[in-house]
Amino acid sequence: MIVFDQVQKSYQVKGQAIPALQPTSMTIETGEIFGIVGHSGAGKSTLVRLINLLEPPTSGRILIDDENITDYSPAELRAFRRKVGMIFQHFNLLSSKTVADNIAFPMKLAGIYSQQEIRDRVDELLKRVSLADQASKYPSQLSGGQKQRVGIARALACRPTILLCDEATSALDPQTTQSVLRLLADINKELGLTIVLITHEMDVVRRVCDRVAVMDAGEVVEMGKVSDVFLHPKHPTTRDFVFESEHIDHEDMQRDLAKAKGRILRLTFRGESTYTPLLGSVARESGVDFSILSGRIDHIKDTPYGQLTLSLVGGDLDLAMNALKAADVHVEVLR
Ligand SMILES: Nc1ncnc2c1ncn2[C@@H]1O[C@H](COP(=O)(O)OP(=O)(O)OP(=O)(O)O)[C@@H](O)[C@H]1O
Repeated sequence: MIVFDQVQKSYQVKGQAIPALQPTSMTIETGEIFGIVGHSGAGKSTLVRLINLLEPPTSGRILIDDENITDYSPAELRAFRRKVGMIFQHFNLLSSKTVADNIAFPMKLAGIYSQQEIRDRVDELLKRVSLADQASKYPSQLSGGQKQRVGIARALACRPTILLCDEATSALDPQTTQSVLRLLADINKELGLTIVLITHEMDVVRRVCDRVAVMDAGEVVEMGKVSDVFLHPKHPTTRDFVFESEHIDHEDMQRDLAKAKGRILRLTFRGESTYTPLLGSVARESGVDFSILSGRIDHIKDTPYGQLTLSLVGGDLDLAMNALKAADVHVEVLR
């Protein structure tokens, strides 16, 4: 478990304090995939670099598994950092070393593993990231997705309990992003590893994260389960991220809604209710006529969800709304 207790960070530049993280308290649970989403300069990298103390906090405490890492001696800090793996947007591989040597590098650096242990671990990791046939290639001979797989294998070499991912898929095309995210999700499940994933794309959060913190100007402005934050965003920054990921133009949407007749509702279906044929029976029972203004069915991690924006005319609206709520549909009145 990672606990931030009133952690604040300012950088000193030419004698001036540049605030990067406002006092922040939060908990990242062991074994979860925790997303941190925010625009450029929001403070995401700062927050993640505090977790492995690449940056010391200006004030506040950081506890990992109940130990205050801000109190660690240099030797304790070195041992702790082996337990925290990191992957980067531009992979940061050593171009003069082969794939196998890149993966072996942190183990050699640690100086506590035998040659045999290193060889066995590298073989195991090469298989885990599906690169067993690329061991003697150099980074320049690999695709972006393959490079990131090497980055992941290298980050796992010393068997960390925490994996930090700094925009790990931002340089990859959508299909490669999907396969790297799937690999991270599998590793999380198999190894019970805690993953903290920084991104500026809500879609990445939707695909793999359990919980998310949304950052804006050095502040966590919204935090919660991805299903809650994604389907019912409260803060304007969160809403912008969700609209962007759904390719919704807010002004176009408002114009379309203005043209629609009657009441406008947004219905959110989660899990099994996504597939329940509900609207027809509610329309028949309540006498309300529906017209669909927009709709989407997708997944949040492994759970299906659907969102429909409807205009409703005539009939017994209260009866219709109650029937929808009774079927576990979240009903939001937009107008
Ligand atoms: N080493 C540093 N020295 C001075 N200021 C810094 C340093 N690192 C970051 N900052 C400042 O702190 C603020 C937060 O930066 P940070 O890199 O954490 O944001 P970010 O959300 O990760 O942005 P990006 O997505 O562009 O990396 C910014 O105003 C940035 O200019």
